[in-house]
Amino acid sequence: MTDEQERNPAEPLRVGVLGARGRMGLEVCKAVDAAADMELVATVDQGDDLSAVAEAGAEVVVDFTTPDVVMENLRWCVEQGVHAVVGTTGFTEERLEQVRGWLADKPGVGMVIAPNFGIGAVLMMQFAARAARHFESVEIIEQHHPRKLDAPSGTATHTARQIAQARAEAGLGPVPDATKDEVPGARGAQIDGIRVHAVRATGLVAHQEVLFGTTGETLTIRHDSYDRASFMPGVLLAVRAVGDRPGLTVGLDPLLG
Ligand SMILES: NC(=O)C1=CN([C@@H]2O[C@H](COP(=O)(O)OP(=O)(O)OC[C@H]3O[C@@H](n4cnc5c(N)ncnc54)[C@H](O)[C@@H]3O)[C@@H](O)[C@H]2O)C=CC1
Ligand SMILES: O=C(O)C1=N[C@H](C(=O)O)C[C@H](O)C1
Repeated sequence: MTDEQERNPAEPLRVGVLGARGRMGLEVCKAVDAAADMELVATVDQGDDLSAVAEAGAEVVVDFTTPDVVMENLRWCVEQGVHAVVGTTGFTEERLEQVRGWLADKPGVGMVIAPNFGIGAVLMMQFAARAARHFESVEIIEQHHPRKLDAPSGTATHTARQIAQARAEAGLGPVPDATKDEVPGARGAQIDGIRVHAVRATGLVAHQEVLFGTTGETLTIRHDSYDRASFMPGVLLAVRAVGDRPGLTVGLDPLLG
């Protein structure tokens, strides 16, 4: 179905999944299958032809692939007039601008790109941004399963940017730190001046702590995803909403109300 065609709200939403044989893709296929108002019409993984999505008449595509291939997938979706819900990481401001450019040529097509679809994770990021102006020190520790391809996580990157923005708006200077980094990496990476540490261990799924400090006290804000099912309410929310949100939506925040 193209964006010019009216959809019948009584019909289930036709959904295609990219990265369908991956850890998240498998979970999304299960969740879409179980949703009474959706129909899983196409599943695509590496080596499969994207045209299966168009042939199946998918209205919304969900992409959980890899940072290397996601831009190609999204350009194709926009060209085809298919809405997209994207969990894949690797979205720099440059990439987001590129996507906005494609969408500008296709009014009516919507895309939701979210670094984390876990409702608790979204709240953790909001709480961290809110706390940021009140604390001199802050560091982010993200923890994931060892098969994760990227570091730091998209969630940690997004959190760091939000904290940096809140600190700048509050007129806070750099986070104090007199330590000499004698072994490179010992103090983690820096994103917009915020230290981020990435831990990888078997048994973990997706976890993040934001540690704030000021005189005589610390505050730790922590979120844990113990199961990939935790991302599914957010993914389904975005699938239902994306058709009514032309253009690019970054993050799940505006959909949560
Ligand atoms: N936003 C969120 O809430 C979450 C985001 N993620 C992100 O989602 C992405 C996927 O994560 P996982 O499922 O754990 O990885 P995964 O490695 O298990 O799955 C990726 C899948 O994409 C497939 N793939 C590769 N190239 C493809 C192509 N051109 N077309 C279609 N499929 C292709 C792979 O064969 C694989 O099956 C990562 O970037 C991860 O960080 C993961 C969990 C939650
Ligand atoms: O790869 C993962 O697993 C996850 N990726 C996302 C990220 O990089 O933030 C979301 C969540 O942390 C799980």
